[in-house]
Amino acid sequence: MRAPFGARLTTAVSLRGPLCVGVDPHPSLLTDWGLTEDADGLARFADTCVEAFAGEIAVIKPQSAFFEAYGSRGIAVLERLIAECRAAGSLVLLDVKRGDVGSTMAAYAQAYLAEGSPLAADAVTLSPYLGFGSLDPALDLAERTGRGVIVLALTSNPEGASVQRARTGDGRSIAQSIVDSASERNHGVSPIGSVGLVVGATVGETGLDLSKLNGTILAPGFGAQGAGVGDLVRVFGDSLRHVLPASSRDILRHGPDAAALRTAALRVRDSLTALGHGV
Ligand SMILES: O=C(O)c1cc(=O)[nH]c(=O)n1[C@@H]1O[C@H](COP(=O)(O)O)[C@@H](O)[C@H]1O
Repeated sequence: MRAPFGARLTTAVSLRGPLCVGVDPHPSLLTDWGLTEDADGLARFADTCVEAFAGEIAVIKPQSAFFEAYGSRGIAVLERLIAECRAAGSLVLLDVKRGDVGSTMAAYAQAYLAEGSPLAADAVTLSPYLGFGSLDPALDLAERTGRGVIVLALTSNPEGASVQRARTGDGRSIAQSIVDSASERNHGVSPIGSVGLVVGATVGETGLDLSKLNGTILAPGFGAQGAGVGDLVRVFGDSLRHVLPASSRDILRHGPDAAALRTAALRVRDSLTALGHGV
């Protein structure tokens, strides 16, 4: 039985630093890397990412849509990427942003979090906007298999605010209600719980009380979407030590040379380590 995701993440960040590298094979990146825009190009892109990041970077986050776009051959590339990154010692956070009615959510949970499933990762991204409770089948299965979930709270895109900062009947923002539900799940777990949240590095003043979360805060928007180290400090303040910044294009643009990609990722990682934080 593997250790819980929260414990494994804490170890990974202490060994390899607080960075999540996104593997987002945009068609334009395949072209920039001199690859064909098909499943063969995708496979070569994935192999280069494994060579560059696997075992070096704490968390690797493949974005599923860019693989799904190539159908079954793309999914096969994703399966192999997940397996190879995990075998090399990196944690894999599969970015699928799933959220569905509870009975269907159970099927998604089986696909991404069950022991032996071909697409099982160490953690997945989930959307709670069908109600946080609809995610229970995934949270329960993740707990049973030592895996994790990262739930969207305040996303990095400007459109998210109209829903996520809206107020619930009791006056809290919807995002705060997500934070509070995640905090309940993580309560009392050491070193941290296995339910993380997404709070974009681009969101400015969060208006959130994250002090009871006891879980990781994935911060995409760092890099290509404009947020830098200064934004992390401003946005997260005292919660910074729980923040795991995520960057995709700003690192991937250094390809196709695997050594150049690794150097770029480690440079970003070191700038984050210098902030003195880590889950
Ligand atoms: O869940 C995510 O990963 C995510 C949440 C969010 O609020 N914003 C966000 O950009 N992401 C993902 O993070 C990655 C950001 O990519 P870059 O902008 O290239 O660094 C993409 O795969 C997005 O889908």
